[in-house]
Amino acid sequence: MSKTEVVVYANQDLLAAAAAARLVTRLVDVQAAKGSASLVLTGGGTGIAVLAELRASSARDAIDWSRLDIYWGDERFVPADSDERNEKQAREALLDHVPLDPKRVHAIAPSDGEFGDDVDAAAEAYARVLADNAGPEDHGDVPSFDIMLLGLGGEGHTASVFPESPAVYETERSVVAVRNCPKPPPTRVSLTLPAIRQARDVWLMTAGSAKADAVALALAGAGEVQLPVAGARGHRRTLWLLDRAAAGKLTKVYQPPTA
Ligand SMILES: O=C1O[C@H](COP(=O)(O)O)[C@@H](O)[C@H](O)[C@H]1O
Repeated sequence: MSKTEVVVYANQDLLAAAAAARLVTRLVDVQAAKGSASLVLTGGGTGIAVLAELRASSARDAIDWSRLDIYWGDERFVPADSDERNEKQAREALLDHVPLDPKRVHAIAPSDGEFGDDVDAAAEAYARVLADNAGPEDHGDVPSFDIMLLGLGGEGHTASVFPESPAVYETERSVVAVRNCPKPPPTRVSLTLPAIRQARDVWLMTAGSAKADAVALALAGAGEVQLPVAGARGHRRTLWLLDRAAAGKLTKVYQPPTA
């Protein structure tokens, strides 16, 4: 039975530092148990702040970086050197500063990569990457990621699955091309909700009052077509890591004392 838990921090800086500390602990535990671990990254302000905190942490070297697989939950379909690219931001914040095995960093193709501007081909190629890395124990074409980090938008998107968009109705494919996103850039590649739900642990991390309605609605059981983040859960655990402002419309959750 999957568990849902909510942890509220006093502000975004504490949230990012605490999430980075949790990542060290969980990845070390998974590597001790299984030999290697997999981590799915998110873009967005909080997701990248967590990676920067991990880079700054002296505990980061407890992770065996050479035995960690890195994936992305979504990517903006822009040139490789665009500052909007989630991969570029993640590399600058953390990945370029730790001894990862480059063969275990599974990036989504950029719009000037091997598939050119064919976003459908880029999505299909990433679905093949996932399938190639899924094992017999994974029950399908998606690895059972150990930890999937996700952010969310105030209108309820997660990864690049937007409310009422074709992606939110996808039940067969693990990865889709996304066009006409309400949030720029308009063209993206995203894991679908069924692929997200293959993760053992999903960590939904967000900060700021602009996210408070979406957080409260998702935790109240809103439908995933109108609010895709409501459909993001791990099959072992779903952990919401929030700052006080993002948790502002929740009742009955522990709120940290004011500093
Ligand atoms: O565009 C994106 O936005 C969301 C949330 O970003 P935030 O800055 O509002 O926290 C993110 O989860 C997603 O990966 C990204 O592509």
